[in-house]
Amino acid sequence: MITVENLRKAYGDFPAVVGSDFSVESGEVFGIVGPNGAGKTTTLKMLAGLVEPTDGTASVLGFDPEEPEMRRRLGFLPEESPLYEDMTPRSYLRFFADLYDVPREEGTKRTEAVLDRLDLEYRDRRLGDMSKGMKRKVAIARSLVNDPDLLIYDEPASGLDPLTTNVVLEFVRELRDEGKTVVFSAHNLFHVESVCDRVVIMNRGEIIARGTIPEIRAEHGETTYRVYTTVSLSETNHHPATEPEGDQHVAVVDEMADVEAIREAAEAAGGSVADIRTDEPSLEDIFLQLAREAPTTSAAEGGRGQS
Ligand SMILES: Nc1ncnc2c1ncn2[C@@H]1O[C@H](COP(=O)(O)OP(=O)(O)OP(=O)(O)O)[C@@H](O)[C@H]1O
Repeated sequence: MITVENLRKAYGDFPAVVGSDFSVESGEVFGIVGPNGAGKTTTLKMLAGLVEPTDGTASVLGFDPEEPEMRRRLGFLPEESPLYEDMTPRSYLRFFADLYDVPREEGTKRTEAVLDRLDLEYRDRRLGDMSKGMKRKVAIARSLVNDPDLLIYDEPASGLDPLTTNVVLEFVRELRDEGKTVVFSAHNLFHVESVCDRVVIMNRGEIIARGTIPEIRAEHGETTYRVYTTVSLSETNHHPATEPEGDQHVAVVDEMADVEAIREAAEAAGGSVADIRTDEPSLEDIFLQLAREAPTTSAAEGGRGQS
């Protein structure tokens, strides 16, 4: 569906995206995640044919992103989507359906169905008088008027209240379930973790991790064990000291061998292990760790990009 090879974008001397490689399969939800300035929007705009790469190639739906036919088959949701304030959701969506030559009846059926699914009331209210969440839903509906196979959404749920965020993320899942491919960016890792089949994590223009969430966890995240004992233990060469917690004691370790050492020590002290809990790192934990470890020789310092 999408293949990207060595994709680069420099704004003047500033390398915003530094040699990205990835592919997106048909029917998956693919997330591009990273902090502000990581290069997510620039990447998505290159895929949508709105920004010309400085180097490298992208193939989208089998086309070069510059080709008009690709755009006809794509639904793009920009990060900021100013709507015509004096229009209503219905008139606005009809206007876009007309632009795509969608027959009137089909266009109306399609947009009403999407607005139903997004729970959008007040379809004849002036857009200028609507909340941010309602406007976002209208913008999402607009991305679907041409019934595209591929949707590229830039921060679809950013800045929305939790309820609207859930509606939007649930909607993305439904799009995937009906066979569409969705690529979306987020800086809120929870959005990605709950919806995406695969992700790339970007930082300072570079991809610093990739894969399914479990793969990224297995490769970059360290599982830790919280071992609860009935007796207090002091530190040895084999395990750390326990800390009091409620009426028990707890030690946090990252190897099963340490868990075993604590069990033996607890039993030797006349106690036992009461519970062992596994702490899986969240994507957020992993991301912060990777960002700390990432070399700072690239986009941030203008190291490898080309104008
Ligand atoms: N038109 C432009 N001219 C110059 N620099 C730009 C331009 N667009 C983006 N940049 C810079 O390129 C870098 C990447 O920006 P981009 O918008 O792609 O990041 P992002 O990950 O989408 O961040 P955000 O979440 O803040 O939108 C940033 O440092 C940004 O300031």
